[in-house]
Amino acid sequence: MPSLQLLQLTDRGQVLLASRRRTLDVVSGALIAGGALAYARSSQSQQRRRSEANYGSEASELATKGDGLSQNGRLAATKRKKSGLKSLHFLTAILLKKIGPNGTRFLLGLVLTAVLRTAVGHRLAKVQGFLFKAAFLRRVPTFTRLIIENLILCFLQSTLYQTSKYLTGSLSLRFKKILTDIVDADYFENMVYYKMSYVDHRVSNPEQRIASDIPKFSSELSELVQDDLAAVAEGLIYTWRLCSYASPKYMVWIMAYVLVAGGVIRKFSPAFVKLKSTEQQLEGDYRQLHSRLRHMRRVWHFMVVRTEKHLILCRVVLIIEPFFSGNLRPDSSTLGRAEMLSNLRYHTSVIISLFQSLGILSISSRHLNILSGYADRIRELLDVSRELSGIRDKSLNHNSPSGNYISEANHIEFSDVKVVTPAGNILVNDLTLRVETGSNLLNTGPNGSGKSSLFRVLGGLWPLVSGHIVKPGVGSDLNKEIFYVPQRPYTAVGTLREQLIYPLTEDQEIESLTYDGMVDLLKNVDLEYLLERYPLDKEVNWGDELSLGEQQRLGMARLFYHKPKFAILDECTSAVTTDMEERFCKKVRAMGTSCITISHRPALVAFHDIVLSLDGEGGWNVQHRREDSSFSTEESDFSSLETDRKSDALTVQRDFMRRAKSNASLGSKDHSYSTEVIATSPKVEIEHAVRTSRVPHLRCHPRPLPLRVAAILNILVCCSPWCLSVPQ
Ligand SMILES: Nc1ncnc2c1ncn2[C@@H]1O[C@H](COP(=O)(O)OP(=O)(O)OP(=O)(O)O)[C@@H](O)[C@H]1O
Repeated sequence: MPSLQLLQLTDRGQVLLASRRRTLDVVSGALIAGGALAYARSSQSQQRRRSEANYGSEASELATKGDGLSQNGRLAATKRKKSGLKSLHFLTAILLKKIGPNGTRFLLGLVLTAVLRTAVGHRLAKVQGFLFKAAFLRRVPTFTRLIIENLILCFLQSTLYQTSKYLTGSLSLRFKKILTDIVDADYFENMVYYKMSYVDHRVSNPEQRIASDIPKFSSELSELVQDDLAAVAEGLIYTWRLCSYASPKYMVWIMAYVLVAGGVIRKFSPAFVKLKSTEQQLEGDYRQLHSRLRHMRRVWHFMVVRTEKHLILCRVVLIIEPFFSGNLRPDSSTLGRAEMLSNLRYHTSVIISLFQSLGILSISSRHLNILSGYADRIRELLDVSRELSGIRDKSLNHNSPSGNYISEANHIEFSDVKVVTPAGNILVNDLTLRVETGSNLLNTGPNGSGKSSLFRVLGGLWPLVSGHIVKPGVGSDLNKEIFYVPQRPYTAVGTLREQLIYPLTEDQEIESLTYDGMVDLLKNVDLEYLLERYPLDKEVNWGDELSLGEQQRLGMARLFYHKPKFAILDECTSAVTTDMEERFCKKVRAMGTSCITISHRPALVAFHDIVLSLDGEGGWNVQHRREDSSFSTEESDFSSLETDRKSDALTVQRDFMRRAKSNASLGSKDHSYSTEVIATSPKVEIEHAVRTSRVPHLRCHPRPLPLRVAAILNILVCCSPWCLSVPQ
């Protein structure tokens, strides 16, 4: 009986190999054909399961709609799969293009480690066969040498394994960086992140796709590359080895086994692609439902494992077959038996490695499908981001057939502008309004009437569906000319200095903010004590450590740093003291910034010369203050009272005007804001007076004793808690 391990070295082995070359060609052809057949079968069965799963939940609907619909479902599933593969192709093309020298090195490193691992694995199989033979023949020196070689090979194998893991991880990181950079470039451009989540609802959970889908796609792809490279290398070398000593019939059996076992496993496997995409969806939406899905997967996994256990028996039969069929039958000599033992060990390693590599290759299609699911979600995100980041450019097109566009000027002007929510509700109809530099606009109206939304359109967050807007700073950074101060300003984790220059970052600053500059900015809003409390380089989560009022003051301080032409103050002083509010308004005016204030406080009318009132149903009213402090009015259908909302809006507007008129009649054009606030405060002293009037006062002149006792009793009764709690 020949020694399999030395087959290629002996004359007989070489003759045997030459005679089997044709067989090798045939078997390679069979392998390729078998692989293609397995892939086609897997595609078909995946497709069938997908369409079944899609329609399983709608079984009752299906029953009524009949076969036509199920055919449509299959078509849709096929389309989805095709689009998934197209997306995968699209992303891999991008990755290959941008992989760079480092990525190429990682890829080449993976190829090299795959070849070396196979070579070392093969040598190890040989050595272990020889070990058995040496032990059987009791050749101690040979055995010792082989044990040492075995140890070295094991060490090499584990080093190569770790190296390939490291290279796979590095490649995955490279893929992740490339994809994240591409997605971020569009996602953070032109406020796409806002538009995608709040305006355009085509992409669900965009941030989950960036933070979770991209890393998973990158690691799955790099692992697939590594596994397949190793499987191809092992598959080739072990097929070649097997062909050198086994009959073609034997190879056909092995291929048949791989196909049948693969088919059985696939049949009992769940639809991983669908489960994966559902898992991603649920991860973003409902954690509770996701845990139920995991439970389902465990059940399926158990079934698959049980099936595989039965198939192992077939594997054992296949391994020992050549020893029964004649090629590897032992002769009765001691050497013959030792050869047999050695051959059995080696042959087992060859078969197991071959099975493993063929198995990995046969389930590659499943991995590809899972990858396609991720790729589809990432590509959708990329496409929508790209489209949305171009919206502003489109709206800047002066020749737009719809006639709505935004153009550059030194003032802000709305001409026939419609404000429409992403859900399609009209909030403001054909608004026409001009705010010159230096004048101040107060925007008021009931809750949800569209006060903030008007400025979402101005800022380009919501699309301009009709009309024309003129504003400063078109095409440049929005914050430079028109600065938005919200009710709850965003406070990034960082230093105090970073909070003051936000949204600029240190590398974007044109003029660096000095310590003295910081002191001045903070003094404007009475926050200079923060400089003592926090060292300059301390990174703080300001949102957690400051009160809402302090956060609002910090937001106001930013305004003095940026010095914009227009400041949109969206209820930004709601949590600060009235004194602070007054000083802030005065300082902003003194700085030469025009305020566009969104507020419910009628007292603020004193600081503005235009009042825009919205009713939330499309109606609007603009009042301009004249020289004599009276107001002239322009309006749409604001006063045609039909609904409670309009009446609510009119009440707010009348209140504003009443206070404006009373100020004018007092002749206090430049009156104190505090006086205004006190004038608008509820008259608590009246109630107090009513209550105290019930308590009789002691008179100064002495009265007769019985009368004094009666008076004291009266006081005691009236001051008792019971008496005080009786409603007036
Ligand atoms: N992303 C969105 N998708 C759909 N509708 C929205 C969206 N954002 C806001 N809306 C709706 O637009 C309407 C106007 O909202 P807006 O924030 O402009 O109100 P507001 O007048 O500023 O209210 P408040 O005084 O309460 O601040 C509301 O009814 C709101 O539900």
